Amino acid sequence: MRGVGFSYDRSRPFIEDVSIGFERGAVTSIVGPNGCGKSTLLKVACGIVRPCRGDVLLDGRNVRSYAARERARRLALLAQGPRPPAMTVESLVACGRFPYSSSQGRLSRADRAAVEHAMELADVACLRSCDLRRLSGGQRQRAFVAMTLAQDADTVVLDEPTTYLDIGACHDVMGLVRRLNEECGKTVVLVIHDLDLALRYSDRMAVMDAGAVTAAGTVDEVYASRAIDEAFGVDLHRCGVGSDEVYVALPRS
Ligand SMILES: Nc1ncnc2c1ncn2[C@@H]1O[C@H](COP(=O)(O)OP(=O)(O)OP(=O)(O)O)[C@@H](O)[C@H]1O
Repeated sequence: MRGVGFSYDRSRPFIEDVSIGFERGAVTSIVGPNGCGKSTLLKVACGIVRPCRGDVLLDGRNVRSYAARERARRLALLAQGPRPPAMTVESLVACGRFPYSSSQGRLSRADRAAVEHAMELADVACLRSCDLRRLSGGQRQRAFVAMTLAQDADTVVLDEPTTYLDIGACHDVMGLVRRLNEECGKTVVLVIHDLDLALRYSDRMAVMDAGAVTAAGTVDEVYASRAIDEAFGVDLHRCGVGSDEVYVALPRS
């Protein structure tokens, strides 16, 4: 994104002059207070909405210049809190294969294998025949993650993928994000509220505040910049060493 501006209401820009690159092959978390524009930034970055100024490039080309199917083969977006449709988990996950499907919409053998693989990765194979509307919030969230994985795009964009999940399931999803990155070579960009999860599982971070990106870089660079403390009005502490490190945000004294 280069010099990007976006406005919901023409009279005042909401995002102003944002320039940020999401590094290929990295897991990047975007954090920031409620309403600061994280989901909006993702929508602009994925070409869902048109910026009023600046450029958004995907693989060197304007993200909105791709045909929908072509873009969906490069970029998979799991939006925030999608409403569950009346279908089974397996049918939902199969929707992830839409960018590859024939005009009759039939699934090929490769499509079926991708659906199966995605359900296993997200641990929803045992729920395949369940109606989405009857699942818990966490089970449903995992089903939507599986649909996004079935899309098999190089870049996966997740807007709050750990919403509704208990802490064990949060670690499972973030562990899955790391495996997708390390074993499948996916570039992952996600918005997340839990600072410890963000700092623990990401390579890079971006901090947003009031429609602007106030810091971006490696986890260590962003932690050292104190931009997270400023954005949330907290004192962020890193305790422990190595894999026992934990990040704790305390109220400012
Ligand atoms: N479709 C829309 N039309 C008008 N305003 C919108 C629309 N979507 C979002 N907004 C406004 O834009 C601002 C930023 O919203 P956004 O969802 O990007 O924030 P966020 O940082 O993702 O918030 P949260 O952490 O609460 O999910 C909010 O004030 C919101 O009300």
